[in-house]
Amino acid sequence: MRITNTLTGKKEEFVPLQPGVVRMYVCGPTVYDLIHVGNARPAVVFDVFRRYLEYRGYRVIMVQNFTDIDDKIINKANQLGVDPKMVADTFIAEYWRDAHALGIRPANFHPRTTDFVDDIVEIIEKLVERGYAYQTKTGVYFDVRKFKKYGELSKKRIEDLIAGARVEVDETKNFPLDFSLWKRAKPGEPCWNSPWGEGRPGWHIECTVMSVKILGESFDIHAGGEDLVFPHHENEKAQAEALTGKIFAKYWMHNGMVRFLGDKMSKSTGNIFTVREAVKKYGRDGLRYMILSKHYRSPMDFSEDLLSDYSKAVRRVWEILRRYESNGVTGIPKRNTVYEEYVNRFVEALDDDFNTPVAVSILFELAKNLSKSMEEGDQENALLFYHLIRREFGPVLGLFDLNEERREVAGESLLGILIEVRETLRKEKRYDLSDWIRDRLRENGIILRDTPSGTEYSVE
Ligand SMILES: Nc1ncnc2c1ncn2[C@@H]1O[C@H](COP(=O)(O)OP(=O)(O)OP(=O)(O)O)[C@@H](O)[C@H]1O
Ligand SMILES: [Zn+2]
Repeated sequence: MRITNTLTGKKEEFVPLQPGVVRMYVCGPTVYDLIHVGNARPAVVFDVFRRYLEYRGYRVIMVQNFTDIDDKIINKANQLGVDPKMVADTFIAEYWRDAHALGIRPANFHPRTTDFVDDIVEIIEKLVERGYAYQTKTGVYFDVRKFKKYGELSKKRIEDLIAGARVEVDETKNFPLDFSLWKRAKPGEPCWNSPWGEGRPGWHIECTVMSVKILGESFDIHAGGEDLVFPHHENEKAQAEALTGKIFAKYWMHNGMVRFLGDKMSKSTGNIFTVREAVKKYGRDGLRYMILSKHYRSPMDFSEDLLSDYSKAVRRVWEILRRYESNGVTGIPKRNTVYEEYVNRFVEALDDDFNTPVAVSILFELAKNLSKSMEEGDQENALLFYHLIRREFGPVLGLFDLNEERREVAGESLLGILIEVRETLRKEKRYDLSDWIRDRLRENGIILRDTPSGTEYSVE
């Protein structure tokens, strides 16, 4: 399997540090707003990448953090007049709602920065002791000129970086590119104790600490959006390698940006289309199909029209699958040469720098073949194509996955049971309880309507 490693700029053979096991860290969201289609891209891409590694037989240990303390969270809390923790807790809960709706499997670990402050302080102390960091009135800074490989990941020379990049402004720093490890708190800001006074961690150190603590000093893959290469990942790498003297992450994978109305889709500029709206209007599979149809490293232009087209294409596949399910044969097909050929093509595509556009096109080709086999009454092939879509490749891509649907159906049948219980209660005139069920469901976005022919429901 080959993946493009941002560190070397080349497509490289993927060889994990420990045979059979892949340790992987993905930078997660700063939680002060709902996630948007841009944030959905790394979430979907690296979730599918992990599923594919598992399909290829690896055990994957995946970490995705939540940045739950940051200037943007503090600003939002001030705007709303609430505690920053309340903002973070709220948007972590909202993240789960959207991630679930989008069919993203949870990682093995979802650490939050504020749970790691003691570890962060301990590691900053070590960096200070070793001469890689220094203290000023405003906090503690990393001395980038001490770390000889600075710029290795983003392939930039220090001189060019100073000229071109957004750098943290602070007149107490020794050098413009030095970045903060610990920020002294201003009055009223949330803070923790440290040897350098009350304050909070800088953004970059949190990922270094959480990844090293959970995955070890060296691990296989560090991933995130391409907007993070500089400064975030360059800085994470500098801190970690200064600390341990070892290679931090062996492979760096970066997804291209989702653009909307010509610019990067981004919470801080407000140029966003939320995952919630996208899934509600166009369905989970439509959005997943749109994301997976582009190679993960290419930029992607988002528009509602485009998403609507992807959603329609997905619906056509569902129609074919439903047609098969209403009278097709169930069971497991023979693993014949056609089966093997499809598996080879699927694996070949994804082994080649995770080429999901080709993998997804195989799924659509299979749907077309399924439709044709049904028309021709070729049951053996129909079963084979159906099986490949729903049981073999669908679960890897998180599209048309039979098991996922079973879970959704379970939710639906539970709702049916609740409606029956409520009807019984109403017949017995126990309106307090029947109304309570209706109100609780409404709070969760499920609206019941009592009609002469029974109770119907709709989901908001
Ligand atoms: N437009 C985008 N396209 C693709 N990936 C993105 C996009 N915006 C953010 N990401 C990725 O989403 C993840 C979460 O990032 P983050 O919460 O910083 O998003 P953001 O919307 O850019 O927020 P902010 O505007 O506050 O920086 C990161 O891996 C980041 O690289
Ligand atoms: Zn990070």
